[in-house]
Amino acid sequence: MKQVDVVGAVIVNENDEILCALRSQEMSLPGLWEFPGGKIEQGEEAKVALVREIKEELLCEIKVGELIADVVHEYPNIKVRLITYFAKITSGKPVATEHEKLEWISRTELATLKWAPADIPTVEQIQT
Ligand SMILES: Nc1nc2c([nH]c(=O)n2[C@H]2C[C@H](O)[C@@H](COP(=O)(O)OP(=O)(O)OP(=O)(O)O)O2)c(=O)[nH]1
Repeated sequence: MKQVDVVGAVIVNENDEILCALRSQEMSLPGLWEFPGGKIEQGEEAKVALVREIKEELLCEIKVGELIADVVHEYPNIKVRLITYFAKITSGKPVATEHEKLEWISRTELATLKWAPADIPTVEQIQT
């Protein structure tokens, strides 16, 4: 099965809320929540890919922090390796250029969202 390497950002704000992104009807896994990010290019370092993806997708700059999870999830048609990191916004305000919407959610409420299956281990790591 085809495998893609994907990197996602758990962006935390000054109120300890986390930026969650809803996949749109035009994307795969429509209507599921995820951490913003995207595919790592050939030979690209994961953290570098994350900064690039967030700039493209949310039009803002982040500083990448600690690793949270590195898991492989097998969807029916694709295998996704999802690597997640904590991050903070260093400039700009996130704009949903591809997602249906973006929401800042408290750690305790994270589990109430319907997550992409690959994201569950990350959600479990960070919820309080
Ligand atoms: N960005 C991101 N992608 C995720 C997460 N969880 C998860 O299963 N994915 C999957 C969805 C996609 O198959 C792939 C990410 O690719 P992408 O962000 O470049 O998405 P895309 O919409 O261009 O991908 P696709 O529709 O062509 O599949 O990983 C997550 O938390 N963040």
